[in-house]
Amino acid sequence: MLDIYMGKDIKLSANQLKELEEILARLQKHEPIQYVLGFTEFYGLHFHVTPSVLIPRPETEELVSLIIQENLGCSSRILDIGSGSGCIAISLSHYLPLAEVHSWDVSSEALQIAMKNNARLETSVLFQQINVLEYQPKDEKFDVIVSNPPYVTVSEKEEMEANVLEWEPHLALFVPDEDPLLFYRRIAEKGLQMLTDDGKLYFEINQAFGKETTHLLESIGYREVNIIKDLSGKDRIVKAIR
Ligand SMILES: C[S@@+](CC[C@H](N)C(=O)[O-])C[C@H]1O[C@@H](n2cnc3c(N)ncnc32)[C@H](O)[C@@H]1O
Repeated sequence: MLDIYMGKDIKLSANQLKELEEILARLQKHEPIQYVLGFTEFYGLHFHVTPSVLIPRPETEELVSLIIQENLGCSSRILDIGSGSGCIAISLSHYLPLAEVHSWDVSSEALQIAMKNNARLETSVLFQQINVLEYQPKDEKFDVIVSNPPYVTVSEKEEMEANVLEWEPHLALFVPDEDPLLFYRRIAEKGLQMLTDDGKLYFEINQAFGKETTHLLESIGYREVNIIKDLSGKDRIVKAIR
């Protein structure tokens, strides 16, 4: 570091120079630094990420933090819907070692990354390829269901930066304008069958739909429905009890 401050030349080999040029070319095309590095940090853990998975966001760390605080020491069965990199499920498995954590995603590419992270971080999440929109609940019950589903409406595309729009998987991001609560409704309806009595439902939400999501859950029959704001003061989490 001192050499840089003192203006001394750093000699790079031909290979290092080539590597540096390739990295710069990727960054110039707005590729997120996390994909270039192949890693990101989430809740104190290192996650491998590629353009097949959403880059985990700090708001999602707040969701994970809440679930950990409220379920410490419990041997709960937890289901995470929409695995992505596995950040939610793997963090819960790591910090709630007594819990049995399941996680579903429709994308086989995302699941490959999530399973790699599960092996690297030595957690024991049970991943499955399931399309939650088509899933018919069976007999199995969960104490906690958590989901950070796709929640950006197509019309919000215009406000998005190129690094997100051109690089992150659209399957992870977008819902139709005409049905922005699609995933919340389907998961909540199935949750009535899949959650134990007093089971907890946690959703990360689009800040624009806090009230609508609350009304939806109350109308389906959930109780103690609460909105929790994120650190920027935006409606970000909805929690409900079956
Ligand atoms: C917003 S990302 C969340 C990823 C990760 N949990 C996180 O917080 O970073 C939503 C995830 O839901 C998955 N997904 C989209 N449609 C789905 C469906 N019908 N059934 C199951 N998963 C789906 C996407 O592939 C994506 O990985």
